[in-house]
Amino acid sequence: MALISWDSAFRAAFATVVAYLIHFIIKLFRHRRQMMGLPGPPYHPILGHLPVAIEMARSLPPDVHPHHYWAWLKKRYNLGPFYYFDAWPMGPPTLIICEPEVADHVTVKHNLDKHPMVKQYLKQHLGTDNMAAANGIVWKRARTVYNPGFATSHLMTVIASIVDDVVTLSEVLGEAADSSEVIQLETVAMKLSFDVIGRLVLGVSLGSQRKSNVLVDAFRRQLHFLSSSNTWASPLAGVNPLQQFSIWRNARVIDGYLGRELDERFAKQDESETTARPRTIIDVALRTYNEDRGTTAANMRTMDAAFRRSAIDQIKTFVFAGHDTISTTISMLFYYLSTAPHAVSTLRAELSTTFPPTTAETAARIRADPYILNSLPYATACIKETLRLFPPANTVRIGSPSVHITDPGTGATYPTLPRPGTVVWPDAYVLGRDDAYFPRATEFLPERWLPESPVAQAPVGAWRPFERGPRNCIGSEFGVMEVKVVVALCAREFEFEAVWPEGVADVDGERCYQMLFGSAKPKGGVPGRMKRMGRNG
Ligand code: HEM
Repeated sequence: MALISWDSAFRAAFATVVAYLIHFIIKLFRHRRQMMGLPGPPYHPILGHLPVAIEMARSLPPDVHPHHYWAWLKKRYNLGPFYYFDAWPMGPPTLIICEPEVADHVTVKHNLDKHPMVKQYLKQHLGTDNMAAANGIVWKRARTVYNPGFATSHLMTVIASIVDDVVTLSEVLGEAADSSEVIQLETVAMKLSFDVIGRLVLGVSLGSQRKSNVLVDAFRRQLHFLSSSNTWASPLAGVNPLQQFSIWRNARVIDGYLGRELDERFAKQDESETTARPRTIIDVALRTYNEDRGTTAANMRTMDAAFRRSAIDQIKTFVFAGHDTISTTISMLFYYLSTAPHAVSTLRAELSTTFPPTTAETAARIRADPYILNSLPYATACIKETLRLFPPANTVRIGSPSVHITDPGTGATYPTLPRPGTVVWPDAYVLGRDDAYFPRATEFLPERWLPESPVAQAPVGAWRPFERGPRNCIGSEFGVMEVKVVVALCAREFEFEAVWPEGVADVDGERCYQMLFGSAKPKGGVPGRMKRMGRNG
């Protein structure tokens, strides 16, 4: 009896495996047939782009950000304005766009939805309602609620407190310069950007540049799990129980901290405050809550749980999106300046004609008139140039059956959703390094952004580090302003010198290549020494 049962069980298991294999083979042939003939690298009728993927993996360091994959493929196979890459079943098929008008077609004209992979990647860290991954009405509502928190007039009121944090940064850099120790500039900048985002979002000083802070520490631990975890690059990382436990524990600390801040602010508010101008992103959230629910005595006593959950998710999203990208930009800006002496002297000349000589006086000047930050064309050009060469973030959309793209050269039309789940990836990195749009593309040449540029100006949509269209970065203005304050207070006093460990890998000669770490982070954290400069050169 037992033998018959085992035999039946074996037959059933065998039949299941065979059925699964047949299903897989049918799916594979259908998949390859639909992807075949689309623009891209050489396509194998059965393996698709898997052989190309192997060649690519052998040519690049293992930890590179996908930006490097897309740039490598374009160069290796001399690809056109867009191309498809299909390594299924290792990952979803991807449509990479490297032409400004085609990129605008999918983000500005059609505003394709965020790919579900974004939510998959971020939900454990930022919650399911997070604005960066949400679509449809959830996204629209969140964007409408929080947009006023990022209006210029509001941001200018936050500048004075940002200046305090950047003064602390200049002291930290001064100590590093005096000790001549090798620092990871990105880590130093990250602490600053946490403190600054704390001011904008919570209205408090997190003080992480000088001492440890429970929120910042939990966020930083959490970031380690965003390196390649939960991505198609390491699908098994998502099921590691120890990792899952750590993520859960960090999320509890972060949610607890932000929840307490929210509750405290909620408890302190009275009716007069609800109509006052919101001062922080938390205030913006509470004002919306009060407007929606009405400020009756009962509503003022307890906060609706769903609202509280969603507000915490958005606040986490702002802290996450608002510290990481900026610390990368600050550290890479100092790095690029260290490679371009002409840019340093022009920048310092601009700062010296705009501001008084000392850091303290400059800080006072910005506090008194934050709008002076709008009178720094060369500093702005340096920031734009840094973001062109090193865009720290990107958008990942999903194709739609009703949206097609047209090759501007041939007029041929192609689908954005040749197969279910196709990723649509307008690539700011590939665009930013294309000589056709940015002559002398690998050079750090801030002059290209000035009216008297020595090279042809790029078409508007070629520069898209904040993406474009209705879902562009909500914090772009704030981000640029923060970096400008850093430049104004630190770029005359300090210069950076990169110091690399022996035998460090590079991509196209660049040792600060982009690696995936939540966003695109510079490999090695930009290691080097700070040096003090005389104020006049
Ligand atoms: C140099 C600094 C920054 C860069 C390069 C950057 C870049 C980006 C990019 C490329 C996107 C994706 C847009 C899309 O998917 O179409 C994005 C979205 C977003 N960013 Fe930023 N960002 C920066 C700073 C900030 C700051 C300071 C904040 C908040 C304080 C922020 C909050 C967000 C949010 C909430 C989204 C999602 C917007 C939406 O889906 O509607 N970012 N950012």
